[in-house]
Amino acid sequence: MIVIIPDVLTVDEQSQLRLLASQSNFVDGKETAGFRAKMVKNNEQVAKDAANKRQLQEIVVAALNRSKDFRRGAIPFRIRPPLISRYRPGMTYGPHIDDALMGSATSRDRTDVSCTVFINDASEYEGGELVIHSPFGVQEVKLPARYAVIYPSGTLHEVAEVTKGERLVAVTWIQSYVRDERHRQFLSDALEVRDKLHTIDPKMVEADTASRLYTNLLRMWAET
Ligand SMILES: O=C(O)CCC(=O)C(=O)O
Ligand SMILES: [Fe+2]
Repeated sequence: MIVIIPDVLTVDEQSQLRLLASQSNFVDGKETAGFRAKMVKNNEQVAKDAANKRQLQEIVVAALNRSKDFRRGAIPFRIRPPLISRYRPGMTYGPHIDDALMGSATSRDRTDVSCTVFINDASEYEGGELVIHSPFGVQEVKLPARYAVIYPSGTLHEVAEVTKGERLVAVTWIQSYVRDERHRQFLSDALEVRDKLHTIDPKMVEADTASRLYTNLLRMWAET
């Protein structure tokens, strides 16, 4: 399930992120790439020890946590500290699979959902599409500023070369309460039905049935 989420960042958060990023030291993105991804990763990201890094990460995580669509799609248990990545002309991130486990040896998270938050606007660069190779074909994602996309971490994906301008994004990974993407889809469907029935008539008994379905499926599948 690939979910596009509009307006994850407020206008104010977006300008704060841009300002903080412009004051930050960027380094070669290979530093944080896994075994094979290193070979194809050619971008830059805010340095590990950059003074602004924590603040950038906090803004992105708070925005994601606030978004109802994000919570529905990802059912987040833990969100990894985001990377702030920049692609300038000639930069690209070739086809790769994100690492299954991320973090230090003493505290690793499983990555179930990958997420890109678009800090600047698609009109500010050429190229730079996030290309997701899903089982149903290839999907190219290039979104307006403040939008986000989430997709299953098990999918091969790449970032096409930026040929003009600059692409600025935050990238993060989520360990979901529900590890199986099909189960997350079923839960999202059940919620959609529950909400629709509730809107039609809050007293409708089928709204309770849909609610019971959602809640008990979540109880059955949730793991911590
Ligand atoms: O920049 C993006 O949209 C995704 C980058 C990516 O695939 C990664 O950092 O693992
Ligand atoms: Fe990736």
